[in-house]
Amino acid sequence: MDLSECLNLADFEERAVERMSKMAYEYVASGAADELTIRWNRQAFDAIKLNPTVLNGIGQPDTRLSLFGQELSHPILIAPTAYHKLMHPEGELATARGAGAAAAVYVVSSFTTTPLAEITREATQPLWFQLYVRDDRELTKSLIQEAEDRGFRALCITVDTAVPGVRNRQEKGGFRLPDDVITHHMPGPLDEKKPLTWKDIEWINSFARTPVLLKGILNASDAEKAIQSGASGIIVSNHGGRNLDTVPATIDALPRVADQVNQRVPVLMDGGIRRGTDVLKAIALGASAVLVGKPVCFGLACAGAEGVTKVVEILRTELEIAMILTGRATISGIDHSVIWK
Ligand SMILES: Cc1cc2nc3c(=O)[nH]c(=O)nc-3n(C[C@H](O)[C@H](O)[C@H](O)COP(=O)(O)O)c2cc1C
Ligand SMILES: CCCCC(=O)C(=O)O
Repeated sequence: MDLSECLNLADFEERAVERMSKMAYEYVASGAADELTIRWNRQAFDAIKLNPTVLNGIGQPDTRLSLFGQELSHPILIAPTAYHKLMHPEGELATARGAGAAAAVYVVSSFTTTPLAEITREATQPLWFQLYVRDDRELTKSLIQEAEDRGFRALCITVDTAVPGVRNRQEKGGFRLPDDVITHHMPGPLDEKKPLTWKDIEWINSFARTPVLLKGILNASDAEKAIQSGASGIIVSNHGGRNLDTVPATIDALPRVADQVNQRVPVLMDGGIRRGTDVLKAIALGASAVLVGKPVCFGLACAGAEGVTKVVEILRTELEIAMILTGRATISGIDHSVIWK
């Protein structure tokens, strides 16, 4: 399709609806239960106002940052999302190519429908791996080791999905994986009998060779436990509103977590990032970087790798404009004072 029609992230969703099967669209777009949290993720960003700075002399802002010793060109990461072959026939290979062209870290889902070996061959930017811990802990351990051996540079353990949420809309959409869409590294859907606990996090930390982040933390007390159990980083996330409905917007939870963590480890966030100003707000409120989920899926559905690239590039350009207009030359210069109080 003609990508010049897509000027912002909402344009991608509008066009993706027409290109995806109803089943796939409903899977991506839906949230848990009454979808209150998914709505709040957006409303909370919209309610935050920015404080501009005029005549500040900033021409081209510098979006680079260093995270876990990795040099990134910008703070916009691709969130782990499952089943990319539902969205585009080239699946995760297109996502990896698109991420490469946009200089973005791509966090590959455990539910990838392309083997890790093929994704690493296609990637030109760092890859991170998202882990679902399965009842079979030995399989889990060998999956972590495979990802490390293949050069994945960080491990994001998803901790907010002890059970998948009440996904009424997904079910009504008739969610079902076609027979030729295979999750090579996961033995079937999640239905774990042996719940993940803090002990498992300590166990993984005892042998992991890359930084371990916990994805799906929303409050200060869990953030403290994460640090105590050896996590190298925290991702404030409510799973894009897909798991427990009526938990708060992530941008509302972020400052409390950041306060508790007090710079001991990097805090990242995802949920509702749709504009460069959202990226700026998240960084101002304590995030080192952000991840983007649904818009990347829609970009992929619209135009494969090029769609993924354009989604990230739009956000990056919007972030640069927001930095200029708020007078921030660097990412580390984005502090609380960009928020209108
Ligand atoms: C279609 C879809 C699939 C997802 N699959 C996973 C997954 O496999 N593992 C995971 O940790 N999170 C998964 N997530 C959650 C995302 O990583 C992320 O937390 C969320 O999408 C961020 O919110 P946003 O979509 O508003 O950007 C998924 C989200 C979507 C929309
Ligand atoms: C329930 C796990 C499937 C992938 C996922 O995390 C999601 O659809 O949100």
